[in-house]
Amino acid sequence: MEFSAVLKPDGDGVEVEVQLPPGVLAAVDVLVDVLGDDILVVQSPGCDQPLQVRLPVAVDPETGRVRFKRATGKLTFTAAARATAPDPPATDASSPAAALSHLESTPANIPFTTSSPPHADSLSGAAPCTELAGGEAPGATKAPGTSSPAGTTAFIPERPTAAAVDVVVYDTPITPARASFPGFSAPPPGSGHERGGAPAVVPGRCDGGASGMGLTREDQGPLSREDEASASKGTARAAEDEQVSAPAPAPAPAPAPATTAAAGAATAATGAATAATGAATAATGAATAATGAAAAATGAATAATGAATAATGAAAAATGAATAATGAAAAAVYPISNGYGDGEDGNDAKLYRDFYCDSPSVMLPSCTTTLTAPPPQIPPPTPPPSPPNGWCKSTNPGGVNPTLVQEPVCSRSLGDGSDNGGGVNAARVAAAFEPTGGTSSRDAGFSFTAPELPSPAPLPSGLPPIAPPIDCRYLAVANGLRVSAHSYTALLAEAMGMRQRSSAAAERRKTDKVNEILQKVADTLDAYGYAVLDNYIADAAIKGSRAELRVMEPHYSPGMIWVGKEAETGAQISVSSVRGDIVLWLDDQALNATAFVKDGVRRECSFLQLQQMLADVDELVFEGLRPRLSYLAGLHRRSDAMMAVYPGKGARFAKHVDNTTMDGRRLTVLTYLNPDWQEKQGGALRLFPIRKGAAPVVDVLPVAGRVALFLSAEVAHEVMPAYAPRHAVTLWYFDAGEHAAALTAAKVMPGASCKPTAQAAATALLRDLLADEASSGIRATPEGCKELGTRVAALELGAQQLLAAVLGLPSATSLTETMRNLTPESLRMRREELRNMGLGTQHHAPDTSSHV
Ligand SMILES: O=C(O)CCC(=O)C(=O)O
Ligand SMILES: [Fe+2]
Repeated sequence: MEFSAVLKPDGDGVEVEVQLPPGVLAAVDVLVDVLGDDILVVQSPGCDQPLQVRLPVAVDPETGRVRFKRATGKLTFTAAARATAPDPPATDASSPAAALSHLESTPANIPFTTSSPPHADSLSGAAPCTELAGGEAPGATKAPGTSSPAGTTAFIPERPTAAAVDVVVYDTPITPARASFPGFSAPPPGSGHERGGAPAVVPGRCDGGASGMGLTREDQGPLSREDEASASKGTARAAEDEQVSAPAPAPAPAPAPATTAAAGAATAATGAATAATGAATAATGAATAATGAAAAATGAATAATGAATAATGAAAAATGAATAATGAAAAAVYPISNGYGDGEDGNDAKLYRDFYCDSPSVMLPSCTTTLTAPPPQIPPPTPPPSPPNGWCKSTNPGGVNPTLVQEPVCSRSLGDGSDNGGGVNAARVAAAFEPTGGTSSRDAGFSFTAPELPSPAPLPSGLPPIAPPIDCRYLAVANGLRVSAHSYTALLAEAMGMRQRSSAAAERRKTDKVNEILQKVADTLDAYGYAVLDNYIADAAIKGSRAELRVMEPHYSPGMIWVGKEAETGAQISVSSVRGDIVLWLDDQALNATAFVKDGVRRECSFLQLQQMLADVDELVFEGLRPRLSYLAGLHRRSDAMMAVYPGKGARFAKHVDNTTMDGRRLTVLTYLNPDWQEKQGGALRLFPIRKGAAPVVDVLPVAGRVALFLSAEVAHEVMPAYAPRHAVTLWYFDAGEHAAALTAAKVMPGASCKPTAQAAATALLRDLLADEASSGIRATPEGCKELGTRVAALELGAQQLLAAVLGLPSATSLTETMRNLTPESLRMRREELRNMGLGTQHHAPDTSSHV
């Protein structure tokens, strides 16, 4: 086996290509795991060549990615090389060296070939980075012992690196294809999973097979011709997959290879049987993940013992291990995670194909994107002066409008008025479960009056006008590792001696790097009022979440504009010209639901991937940012998660500020779920930062894995018209003090309830008020004003109270008074103000500005 290694510039990694022996590549699938920092396991489940590749200690899992080029039979992976000295050779049992020797001493001499790795020195040197496109440039230095296939790109290292490459590739015996990893199956709905637990698993494929992935063709993005060809191959293999992914009863003991000593085989079989028992136990006790886990762990451990006892038959040990893995899999275990924050379920086929196969998009996006400021086409609106009658106050000095305390307004139209954190409360969710109930849809995302902004700090000098996006792939990997560390497979691997803990130094480096990135995010948010994080969510998690959400599509309902004075009170209206998305609110109860019912139709659901993603975002905010920014020190909880889909066709969300009334929301966090998003599809989040010295308009495309953060009370923003379905998750994080004050204010309001009829009447009037005059709107003429006055006077009291609250008037009486005295000019002015606030009909040409 041969390989070559080249160091990439910018410390971006070492690229290693491993030349596999001919003939071993047939029907190979690749799964990858970075175990600790040290061992990269490349598995080919059910196929020919499971490999374990040991990485040097200093390798950063950030770039521990693997490509598998079927066509050429090359395995390429990239691992970061460090400029620092490597850890001293580890001598303890947990070191990679120990792991290596363990593997080397595996009985029966698993055949392996170790090519002479390029020595660290061979990759070091002070030569500047030089890209050698298509071969070697004059003066290129090439590491001795490496071979760079023609046409590849080679680099000369810029600086010394002691870690460099230290690769050993093991060739394990070819394991019968399906015997190794049968029985991957989806966990029974509602079986309960710890975080990082085990969703459905179907081994990822390099051949485009997406069967059993829960992804529609549409989700997989456009196929190249090559893709198409391989996709059809994938279809051909779907039948096999069916078998493979059928729920496994107790898996059959592994067939003992002829070469295996009987004792070893028997012991391995015992291990397998025990694993099977574990699996059965797990299956039976699937309702409690803990039981399953325990059983699986027992099975794994016993299998490990079995494997160890099978000292005379490596193949038997391998079989035992595989069978143990099967046992674990039957307990809803994914076999090997890819270390990219996910890779744990069967929805990853395309991810694997994209990232690890011979695809142009094979390299993870390396955050070369830059934020660009489109021409400032839309100047920040200048609030018009308040008219004498005070209708629709545009400023709100006290934050919470004092009138709210004096005057009853509608409580939420659904729910019980209790603290729901700005999201869905239990009653709403319960409604969503009822046959006739729709999913709750309430937007805490829009408020009617202009904010009284604190004067923001100017941008510190020396910073660019646009906050550079921060590549958070490392964090995604760290998240993934954390998850995989809890996986049954990891337990199994540990039991098998294949998983080693990172050295203390490696752990320290990991922590340092995580801290460094988090600090960068905090500094950026602090300086600009917003931050853009790239690759924070792994693609697999994105795709998995999308797949989980697909079943919920019938439960989405039009996004509402929350026009009350408080996030907790007020009215909602749906005006698609203002807000064209459909939304689904998910609280914890919903996220743990096993099925939703609507119109008598029951839909099974599971949100494991989504939960994981939300947990990762929570961790970013609560653990990464809160301790670093005094402004966020009081964050105590977040809203329920709002899934939003802009269906395309120009759907948008007009410019607005999320928290204009001190409702408690301090940080808005958006996670985008749109693989392969193109600039021409529009849908950018347009930010209007207000820091002096900062670009006044910034567009952020909603690309998959990207997380945008901004201060809820400071940064006006809009969603530009989207011309393809655009998926996002919005979370709002609340400041404890501000939130409590807002809730108290809302709760002390007398008679804070409102009949649906009143809400409907108020909404209808608002709609007419906002509608284009030329159509059904109320005309700004004396007659129009008179009509408006009459209509308002005729409204039921509740509707008047609601409108008064929405429009910033102290009472129903003052509303009717104001309306009676309305002049065409003041009507025009108010309407204009409403439009400036983002309400009303607006026509947008497709966006032509530049994007991230
Ligand atoms: O999806 C986005 O990018 C922004 C959505 C938004 O502004 C909101 O829901 O309040
Ligand atoms: Fe918003």
